[in-house]
Amino acid sequence: MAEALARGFIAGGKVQPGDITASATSDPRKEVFRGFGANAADSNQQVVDNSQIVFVSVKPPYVVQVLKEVSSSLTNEHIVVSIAAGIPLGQMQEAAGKEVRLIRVMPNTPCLVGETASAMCLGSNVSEENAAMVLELMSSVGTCLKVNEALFSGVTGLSGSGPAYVYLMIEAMADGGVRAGLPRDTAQTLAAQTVLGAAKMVLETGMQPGALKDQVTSPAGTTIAGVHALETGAFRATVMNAVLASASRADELSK
Ligand SMILES: NC(=O)C1=CN([C@@H]2O[C@H](COP(=O)(O)OP(=O)(O)OC[C@H]3O[C@@H](n4cnc5c(N)ncnc54)[C@H](OP(=O)(O)O)[C@@H]3O)[C@@H](O)[C@H]2O)C=CC1
Ligand SMILES: O=C(O)[C@@H]1CCC=N1
Repeated sequence: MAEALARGFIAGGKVQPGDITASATSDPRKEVFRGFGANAADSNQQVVDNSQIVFVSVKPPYVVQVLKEVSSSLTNEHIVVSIAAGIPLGQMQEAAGKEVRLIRVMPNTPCLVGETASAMCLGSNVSEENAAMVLELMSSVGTCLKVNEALFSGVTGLSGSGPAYVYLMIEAMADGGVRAGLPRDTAQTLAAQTVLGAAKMVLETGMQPGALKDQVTSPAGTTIAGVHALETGAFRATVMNAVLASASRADELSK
């Protein structure tokens, strides 16, 4: 995720590769960052020393440990942005052991192509200027909405994990196309472009998805036959359950 963000920020024109310093536990991972012109640090300490905005992008169980490790080097000039699922601002503040400017962001991997759906919430020490800076950065790689922290597990279940659900959908649609005789590459292109086009229709027309669905669905036509097959498999309930299962898992991670 850190790599996707860094590459996205560079492609979005907000930062130069050399502005970024990254750490990791393994040399191959550091090499990935060096590969696109970012700096690789020997320690997390060095990341903090080199940066104004520090993205904590480790797995949730390591967030507290990493914050404790760098706490003594964090100053009032730093903005610490955690992208970890499930770890609340309060837990991070406690780990830092002092007042730190903390922001939680839940991005998703399409930031790599400038199309992230992300959300952010602010810690109590964050100024409007700090928030604007991070919002500008996140907006350079897609959409970023400010939400209350209480909604963060829901955001994680929906847009944080959501690309995986959509990839399953694209894969399944393409498989259906292949089953119907289309070549794999044709099926995959048509499936992905259909998802992209439908998403743009929702965002750009502002219409309800149900109304847009009705536009495609002729009486006794082909689409309603497909929609009926999806509903026979409890499609919408299954997708809703996926969002809720991921949100519950995010809640569990905070304990
Ligand atoms: N993947 C996703 O789609 C999303 C992930 N997130 C959040 O992003 C965070 C990272 O997830 P993800 O990128 O998938 O996980 P990865 O395991 O791919 O990345 C975690 C990175 O942290 C590094 N790391 C581990 N321990 C330390 C440490 N002590 N100090 C410095 N670096 C360390 C690892 O280095 P090395 O590889 O060398 O071991 C690795 O590069 C998680 O908290 C997750 O909840 C949020 C939204 C979406
Ligand atoms: O699967 C995960 O835990 C991370 C958080 C959101 C997306 N990926």
